[in-house]
Amino acid sequence: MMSSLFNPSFSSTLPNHLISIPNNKNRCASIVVSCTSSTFDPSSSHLTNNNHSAPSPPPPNIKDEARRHRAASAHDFTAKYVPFNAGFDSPESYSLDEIVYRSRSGGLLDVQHDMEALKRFDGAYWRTLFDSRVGKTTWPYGSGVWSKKEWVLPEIDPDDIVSAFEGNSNLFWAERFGKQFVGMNDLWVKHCGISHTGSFKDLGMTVLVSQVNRLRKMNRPVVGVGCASTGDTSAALSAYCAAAGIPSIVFLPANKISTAQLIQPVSNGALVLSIDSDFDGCMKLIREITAELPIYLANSLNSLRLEGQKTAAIEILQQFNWEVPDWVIVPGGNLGNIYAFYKGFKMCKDLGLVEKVPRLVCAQAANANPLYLYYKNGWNEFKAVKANTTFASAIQIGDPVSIDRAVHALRNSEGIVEEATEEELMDAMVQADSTGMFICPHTGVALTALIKLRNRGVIGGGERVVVVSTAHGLKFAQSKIDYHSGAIPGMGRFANPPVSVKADFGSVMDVLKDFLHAKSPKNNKS
Ligand SMILES: Cc1ncc(COP(=O)(O)O)c(C=O)c1O
Ligand SMILES: N[C@@H](CCOP(=O)(O)O)C(=O)O
Repeated sequence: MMSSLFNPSFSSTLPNHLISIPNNKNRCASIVVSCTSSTFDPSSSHLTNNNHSAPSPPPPNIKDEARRHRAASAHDFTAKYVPFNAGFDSPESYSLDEIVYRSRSGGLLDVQHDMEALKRFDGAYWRTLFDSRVGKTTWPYGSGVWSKKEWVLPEIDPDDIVSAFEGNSNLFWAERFGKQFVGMNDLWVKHCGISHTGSFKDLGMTVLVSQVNRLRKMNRPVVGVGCASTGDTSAALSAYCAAAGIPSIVFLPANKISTAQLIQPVSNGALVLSIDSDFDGCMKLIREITAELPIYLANSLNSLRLEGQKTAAIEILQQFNWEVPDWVIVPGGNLGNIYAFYKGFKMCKDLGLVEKVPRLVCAQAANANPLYLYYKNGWNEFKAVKANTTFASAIQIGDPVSIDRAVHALRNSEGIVEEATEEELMDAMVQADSTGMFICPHTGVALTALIKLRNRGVIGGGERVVVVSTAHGLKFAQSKIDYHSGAIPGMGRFANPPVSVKADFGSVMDVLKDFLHAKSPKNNKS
């Protein structure tokens, strides 16, 4: 495989620039000259040249390999921005190479794909194509997002993609939690947080930062990329920007995000502004700033993000061998993700990969529940709320930018909105952890919704349910420490604090005897 790049017959079939080594123009030039004029020594797979001091060229990397195959994957799929919910004949549209976040009327935008072009291939074709790319290192398809490139950013050059091979996350069969706590045997947790920066935001950020990379190469005025964040968007933004050498700026509500989240953009070299406000205040500021300065907006107001996030829905279908689950439960804050899931499922239905869309549930913390209140009120009048402190700190959002997207997703999927109190969400998280998971409080919110819907008989015991886990539990370790150590007033029903024991045999034996007695089958029914 390696020597093929230097094979003279291969090089004669490609323009010289296609065998360049990225980021090293000098070396690239010498290779091109050498390939056509020097002696090629196939046995050693490197060039024998006249300059003995020149280092031998590095072997081709996965991007070089991707360039070789580019002609074969050429297609004419396209996508553009249109006003959200505009329909296919909208007179208002924008190229994805334009820097635009809102429609002329100030509404949300959506990325609209050329569905007629995609429909030239049937559902079986797409299923087979997507399945063929899983688990490989082929650039860029080794990523769970870019394995669906034709449905994400069809026109981007693979060379411009900034990817950590995100996605392809574990769909975990929650056997014990299902059986013990909700009487179910077909319960699954989609671990989107077991990911490069520890949350589902990687799925959207690879798309957004790749497009910024392309814009900068086109000399568009993008000096940096910025976001407001409750901790996960900022982590993903700063990591992907750092990988591409693009400056990032993050606006964080002071003292409202976890230490593990804060240290991520700090480590990745972002400009971190700790602002004396809440998320909604930071969001307002970043929108004003990005309207004034050549800083590209990375929050999910920017519909590019949702193109990456929707691939988690497609992945779930793929992981079930293209069978549609009955329910998918997603914790919601700024409300981009619930729409991204809907869009992923809907595209699969419209393009013939599956026959229906699952019912969606959006779960909110009761302390930050504007969507829940809107739903309860029959979608009559939306009112932003002042979000109160919650252990699910990443969804402490009172004025979600994607409210219209969320309502569309829920109305078109027979959706439901639920809420979780602080005690409910923490208990659910701790119970899930006790069955071998290590989830974040936001996933606790989603599990609470499941528990409530099971108790009310809305979700049946035999139904297939997927709970979306949005961040890694390690980012929220302090909330678990507080719970288990009894530091949270009124909470701790399921606490399992460490036992302090004297360093002598008898004391240790006493503790172990009590433990073994409590765990013996006749004393322990669980
Ligand atoms: C861990 C986590 N879960 C859930 C959410 C909610 O996602 P969304 O804002 O798209 O509703 C966020 C961010 O808002 C998050 O960081
Ligand atoms: N939880 C988010 C809040 C911002 O959401 P976004 O999807 O609009 O970027 C975060 O981690 O910042």
